[in-house]
Amino acid sequence: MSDPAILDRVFQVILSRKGADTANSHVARLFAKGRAKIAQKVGEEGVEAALAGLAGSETELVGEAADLIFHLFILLAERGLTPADVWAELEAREGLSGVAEKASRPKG
Ligand SMILES: N=c1c2ncn([C@@H]3O[C@H](COP(=O)(O)OP(=O)(O)OP(=O)(O)O)[C@@H](O)[C@H]3O)c2ncn1[C@@H]1O[C@H](COP(=O)(O)O)[C@@H](O)[C@H]1O
Repeated sequence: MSDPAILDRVFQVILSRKGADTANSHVARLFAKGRAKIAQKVGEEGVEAALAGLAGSETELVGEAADLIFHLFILLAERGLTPADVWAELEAREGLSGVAEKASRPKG
């Protein structure tokens, strides 16, 4: 089984790339291009992951899922957030059925 601590390590590398030399760093280049470009990348990777899930191989889906998580982490970092903020949100939702949550939404 792979080590989930890779998520923390990748995020720490992402943080270290803020303001770093863009010559050899994909992450530093994205930070330099700004939020709109990073958000665009997350959208593209999301679509690619969806398409891989629909019709790609298992290997393609795993690769696209990694691309999506990686670029989503860069977007969180750009906004001053961390994966821990997302984990806390998931914990807050733990045990709450998605069906029950949807039914509890105000009717609009
Ligand atoms: N996990 C990744 C990772 N996943 C994907 N990618 C890169 O993301 C890029 C996505 O390619 P695309 O063609 O979609 O995007 P693009 O080349 O920027 O082209 P445009 O969308 O701008 O047109 C590729 O260059 C991939 O290599 C990653 N680059 C880095 N990491 C991790 O981040 C660390 C730091 O990377 P650097 O900042 O590059 O040192 C690395 O050590 C890795 O651990």
